[in-house]
Amino acid sequence: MTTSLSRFGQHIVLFGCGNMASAMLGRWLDAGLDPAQVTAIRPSGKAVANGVKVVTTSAEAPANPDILMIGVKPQMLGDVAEDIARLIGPDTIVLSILAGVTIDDLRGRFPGAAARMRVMPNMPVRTGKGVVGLAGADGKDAARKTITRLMKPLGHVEWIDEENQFDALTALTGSGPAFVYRFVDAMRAGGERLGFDEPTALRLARATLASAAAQLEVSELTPTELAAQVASRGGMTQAGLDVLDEDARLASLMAETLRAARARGRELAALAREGQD
Ligand SMILES: NC(=O)C1=CN([C@@H]2O[C@H](COP(=O)(O)OP(=O)(O)OC[C@H]3O[C@@H](n4cnc5c(N)ncnc54)[C@H](OP(=O)(O)O)[C@@H]3O)[C@@H](O)[C@H]2O)C=CC1
Ligand SMILES: O=C(O)[C@@H]1CCC=N1
Repeated sequence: MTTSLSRFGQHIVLFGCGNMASAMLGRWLDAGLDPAQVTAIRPSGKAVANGVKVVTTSAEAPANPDILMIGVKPQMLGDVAEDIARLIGPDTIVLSILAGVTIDDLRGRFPGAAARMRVMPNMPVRTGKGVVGLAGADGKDAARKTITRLMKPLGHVEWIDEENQFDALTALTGSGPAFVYRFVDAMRAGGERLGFDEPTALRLARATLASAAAQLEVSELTPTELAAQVASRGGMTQAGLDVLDEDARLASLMAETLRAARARGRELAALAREGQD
């Protein structure tokens, strides 16, 4: 499937265009999407990208777009759902990037749409090497194909058949970059304790993460096997791994971290439902 969007030919309304939707849009434009095909609705009226029309209210946005992507916070959904519903026509595919909010919630709020899908991007999509999880499509193959094509330039795209795994996916891939950044920060702090100044420790920690990520991307080995290649028998790395692995403490910490993030998804869905009849 091509990753060029120069002939995409669908009109897109972004209902809410903050950090996440802007990152997706930035990459779509890099992939050739015509900015004249996009309208962003954001109350602040802040520009989003060259050539993309920004309006501050939904009344100024074109109705019945091919695609309407909701990019507000989940807690806001109840406040804006009526405005969104007014824009939706029978041909509109509704995409939601909202953490937690289910396809049933979307169906209840937007019964008039052609199809509804959950989309879970992560912030690195801006580089074209992000991760996007998808679920839904209401059994519409054409809609599924269109949205897969739109998401492809963002990075690794994965359809999740069991929607009940979507909050788990969100924890792993949507929130995941923040957990990795914390890990890098911890390496930076550890480096400082070993005597590096802060900028040097940060530079080395970042470069190490980037180098490991690059190898993970191309290698067929598992992370366990890659770690074993680094750790010479009786060497320095093994001494460090023994600390991380003792009582599986890093694995336990990560499992607990992901469980907490996933649990918050259900709470956000409940908050998004408030105010709904
Ligand atoms: N941040 C991330 O890494 C990820 C976030 N998400 C999801 O993306 C969504 C947005 O998160 P994020 O981009 O971080 O948040 P931001 O706060 O950056 O963006 C929220 C957007 O909603 C807009 N908004 C607020 N009120 C209204 C309104 N009444 N009408 C229209 N637009 C409105 C804001 O407008 P204005 O710009 O004018 O303030 C802003 O553009 C969330 O639902 C989150 O779950 C999903 C995956 C990853
Ligand atoms: O923190 C959040 O709720 C969103 C979902 C995944 C990343 N950011």
